[in-house]
Amino acid sequence: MNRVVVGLSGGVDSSVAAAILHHQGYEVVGLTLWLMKGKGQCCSEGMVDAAFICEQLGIPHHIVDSRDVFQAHIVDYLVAGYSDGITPLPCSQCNKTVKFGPMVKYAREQLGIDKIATGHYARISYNSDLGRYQLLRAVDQSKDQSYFLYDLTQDLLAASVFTLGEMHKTETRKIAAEFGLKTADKPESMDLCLVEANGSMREFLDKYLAAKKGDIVDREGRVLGQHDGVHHYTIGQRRGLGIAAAEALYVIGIDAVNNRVVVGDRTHLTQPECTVSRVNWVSIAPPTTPIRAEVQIRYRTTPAPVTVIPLMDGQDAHPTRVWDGQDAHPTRVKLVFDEPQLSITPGQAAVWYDGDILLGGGIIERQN
Ligand SMILES: Nc1ncnc2c1ncn2[C@@H]1O[C@H](COP(=O)(O)OP(=O)(O)OP(=O)(O)O)[C@@H](O)[C@H]1O
Repeated sequence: MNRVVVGLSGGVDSSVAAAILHHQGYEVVGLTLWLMKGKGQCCSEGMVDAAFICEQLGIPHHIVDSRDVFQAHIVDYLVAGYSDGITPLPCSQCNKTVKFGPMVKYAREQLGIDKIATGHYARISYNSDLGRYQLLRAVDQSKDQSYFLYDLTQDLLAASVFTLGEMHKTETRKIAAEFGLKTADKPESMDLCLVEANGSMREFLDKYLAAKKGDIVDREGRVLGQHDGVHHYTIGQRRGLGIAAAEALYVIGIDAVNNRVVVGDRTHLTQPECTVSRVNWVSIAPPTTPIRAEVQIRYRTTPAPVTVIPLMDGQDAHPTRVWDGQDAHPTRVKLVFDEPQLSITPGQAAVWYDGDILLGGGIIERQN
């Protein structure tokens, strides 16, 4: 019988993935990574729901205490990033380093199973002409999570199954109800897990970073107000600046070295180019010449036409935080947008596609 490990968060999607595979005759083992304390998925509450699903399906349930890994690779990374004045996106790092990597390792080494399944909305297909696993958007475009999966390696994609990639969320809920799963009506997670567990990103960061007053300045360096720590700001932010001005002001830059937040009007928020580092080429081999694509510089944006220009190592050098030291020579690209893009935010992911095919992605290093 085919065996598969299903990553169970305690939510409806992974419950349904497990139920479908079980129903199809797979020998399913549930695996939950315990990532943090607090309420919500990946916390004790999620583990209990995951255990309940395994009990319902009559399958074994393994729990792996991964709180140290999560702390080191996600919490510390986020805190360091915010204190450096960037706005890190933890989810793609979490998928690769905390979830898929360790789950595949556990499945192979502890259980002798070579496939893992998750409840992600995305698709994987093998392209024999290219000799590569390709990552595609989900059929349900409104739930598509491929953006957060751009950093998965070929080895991880080869080992992974996205059971829900061809389904719409409405079908998932229907199947959950038909199977009578406890999680059938569980609400969607609306925010970052850390935000859900801590109330807000501000509350989370305030546990780690002390207030540090500094100046809010305009592009010419004129002091317009005061801030209480650069980690409370992100590019494009308009609220909470506490500055009375005739025109609306937005955060257009964060200068952590000098403890300054730079503000400007909306016209200063758009940029024609940016540099991206720690690039992972997914569905095609790394190109050596520019390619055309459509890019998302954040999760929920309309893909924008772009030219992706590969940068050789050392070219256009600029210091950047390489968060886990795994990439000795991070690959970098320059993105030249057909139309200038709004609020390009260092630390967030830029992910580029050809239609439904995710070509590659990386971390925005800086606006050019
Ligand atoms: N702590 C965890 N342990 C094991 N697998 C997990 C864990 N968290 C998430 N996953 C897997 O990753 C998938 C996507 O997780 P995500 O956090 O995006 O939640 P989601 O899309 O709301 O899914 P779900 O409804 O299953 O919680 C889950 O469906 C699950 O298979």
